[in-house]
Amino acid sequence: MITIGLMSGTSLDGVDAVAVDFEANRMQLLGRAHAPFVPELRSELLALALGCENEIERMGDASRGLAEAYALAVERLLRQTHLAREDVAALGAHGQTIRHRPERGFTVQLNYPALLAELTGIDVVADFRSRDVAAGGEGAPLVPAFHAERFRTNFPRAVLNIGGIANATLLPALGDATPVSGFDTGPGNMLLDAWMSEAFGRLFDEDGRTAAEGRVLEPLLEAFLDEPYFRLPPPKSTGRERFDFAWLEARLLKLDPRRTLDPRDVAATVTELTALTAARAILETQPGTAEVLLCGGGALNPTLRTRLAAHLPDVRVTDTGEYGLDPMEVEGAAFAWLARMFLLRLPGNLPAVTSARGPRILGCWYPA
Ligand SMILES: Nc1ncnc2c1ncn2[C@@H]1O[C@H](COP(=O)(O)OP(=O)(O)OP(=O)(O)O)[C@@H](O)[C@H]1O
Ligand SMILES: CC(=O)N[C@H]1[C@@H]2OC[C@@H](O2)[C@@H](O)[C@@H]1O[C@H](C)C(=O)O
Repeated sequence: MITIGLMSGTSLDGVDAVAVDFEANRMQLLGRAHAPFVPELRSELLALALGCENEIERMGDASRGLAEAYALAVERLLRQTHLAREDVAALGAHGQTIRHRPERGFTVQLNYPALLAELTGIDVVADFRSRDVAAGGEGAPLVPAFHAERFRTNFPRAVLNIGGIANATLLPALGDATPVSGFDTGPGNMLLDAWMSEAFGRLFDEDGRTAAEGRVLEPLLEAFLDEPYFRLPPPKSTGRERFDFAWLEARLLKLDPRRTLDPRDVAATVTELTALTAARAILETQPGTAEVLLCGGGALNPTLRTRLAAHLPDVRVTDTGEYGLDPMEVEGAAFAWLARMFLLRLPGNLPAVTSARGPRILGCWYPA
């Protein structure tokens, strides 16, 4: 069975489409395509995520733009892989998270799966998170079940996805009865991206160059670490509701009301925060972790990788590419896998991760 996963994450950089063949002995990656969001769509999605005027009309318009970007990514992928649409059993379309409030019993992924089915002529599976939340779960992270299927081995490993938010999956050695666990460790690239935009007018810190020129400001780091989320025990998940630019600005203003800090030092400190909180979370939850596999855009940031390795001294730090899955393909492949799980009517969540009342079939089907 071939399915395509479509993931547009909290970074709002665009959508990744990943085609996976599950008939082969191991799941085989057939290709990846990307469609960036045009700046107007990006800023609308950001406004909706933060809360804005006239939300219903704007959600309607943004959902159309989103389905068009998803369809463009699918068309690119079909062309590139020479797949016919009849070859694809379904698209697993995550949608765009614009609000995540599991503590209040809801999570909202903006999407327009009916339009996507119409534009592509392929069945769509969407709305993967709400059933888990309805069953009392966090609705996130959902990728740990896929990580376990693909990366669990005979020694304890962790997979660390560093997107806008960072999430870790702890994989005990095969045969160990300890359940797989996973949770959001806190900010991934989200605060760094926000700072790069504010201070340098750039979308992100390419190759970690800006942070590499700065030094970590200890008082600022301490102020960051005071955030209660880092002390919460799992299960836990978070998003832009907590770690937005306002979060960063509040702490910066308190420490540096006259804005005298070198912006490169702030970039270095924000990078350090991501590395330190993720490394601590892994070591505290699974102390014997022997290897950490990085994925997501943060895996492409050498400064962040160096800081992570410094905080994980006895752990081998590498990325999923070493095991055959490009770091930028992992989330898309996970949603291809989740679509397949839906088609097979198998549960996609791990209750030990999300704290849902039980395993649940995730998603909703829109035939072409
Ligand atoms: N060459 C690079 N150097 C440094 N950072 C990079 C590089 N390439 C990508 N990134 C970072 O990765 C981010 C995108 O990561 P990714 O696509 O994994 O996020 P996402 O899927 O949107 O987020 P999430 O996993 O939270 O849903 C960019 O916003 C940027 O911060
Ligand atoms: C609510 C939501 O969209 N959460 C995302 C986000 O991006 C990373 C982290 O926060 C993770 O919890 C989740 O995505 C991944 C794909 C997941 O569900 O596993």
